Amino acid sequence: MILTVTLNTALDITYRVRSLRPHASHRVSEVTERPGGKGVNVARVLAALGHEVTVTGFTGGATGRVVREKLAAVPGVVDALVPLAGATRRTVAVVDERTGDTTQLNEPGPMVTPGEWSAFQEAYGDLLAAASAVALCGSLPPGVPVGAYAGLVRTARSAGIPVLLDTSGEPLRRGVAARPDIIKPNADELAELTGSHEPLRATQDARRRGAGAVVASLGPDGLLAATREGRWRATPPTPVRGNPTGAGDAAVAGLLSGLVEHLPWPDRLARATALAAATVRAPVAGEFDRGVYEELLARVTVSGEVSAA
Ligand SMILES: O=P(O)(O)OC[C@H]1O[C@](O)(CO)[C@@H](O)[C@H]1O
Repeated sequence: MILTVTLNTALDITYRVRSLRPHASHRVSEVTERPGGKGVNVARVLAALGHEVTVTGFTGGATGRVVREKLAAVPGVVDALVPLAGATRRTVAVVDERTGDTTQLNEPGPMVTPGEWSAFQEAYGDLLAAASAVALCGSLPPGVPVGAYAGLVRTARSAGIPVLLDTSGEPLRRGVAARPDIIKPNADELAELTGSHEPLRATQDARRRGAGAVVASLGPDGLLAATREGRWRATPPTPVRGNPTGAGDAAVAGLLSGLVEHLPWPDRLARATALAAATVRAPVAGEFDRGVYEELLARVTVSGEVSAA
């Protein structure tokens, strides 16, 4: 199975409003609640692609119970979440129906005690024994050490399991130094990591810092990848409009599924780009329509070069 780790799970709430304006009171026309946090979204897409997937991380309190109930209703996803005394956070995405723009509000998450962190690390070690690949996704909740992902990357690597890291800031910087197989930063996260706002240079710099492969998500411009085997750019067929929430997570699912299926890099990148674009197109954040995905996949362009080395 593929293992996804979400230390800061969330109940993702999406509000639709006619027009979002600061200082104004709004009537919400529609509310959607889904189990979330980046690794949970990755797992949902992997399961939809037909992969066996297990989710771990922390959940607790009343919101945690809702997350687990909703997760139990997702076919193909096994719940191996570790209980927490604190309550799982909520994230709120407000969609402006007039412009289609989304405003995201992410709570920091509950405090994790040293005992809970040790319990998680033990569970993670056990789960790795049955994993073909692992994704470490999202922010760290308070109390979890900033070097947590670096430690989890090292544990996976010593178990011989390929590991993808998708986080930001200092946890990403330290995690990269532990040499994950793949990282998937967005343009801002990559610039923060490397100090360079030039994506081509920044992806190469991030590889020098320790990442085996760097796949940068560039929003509507698709993906830019620097790997041991070569460098590629994958572009969706037409500028895709819609709600980008969860698009990066869909791209991670595409990369991971391609990795365990031993697809060549251009095919992995095409799949990841089409999944991300299909997610943006879907009316509900983080979901995608299979037909739209397949139609986009046939029209994604991947250009690049294979390294001589
Ligand atoms: O852990 P964070 O970086 O705060 O990201 C979590 C959030 O991002 C999303 O996964 C979208 O990528 C939401 O589902 C929401 O839970």
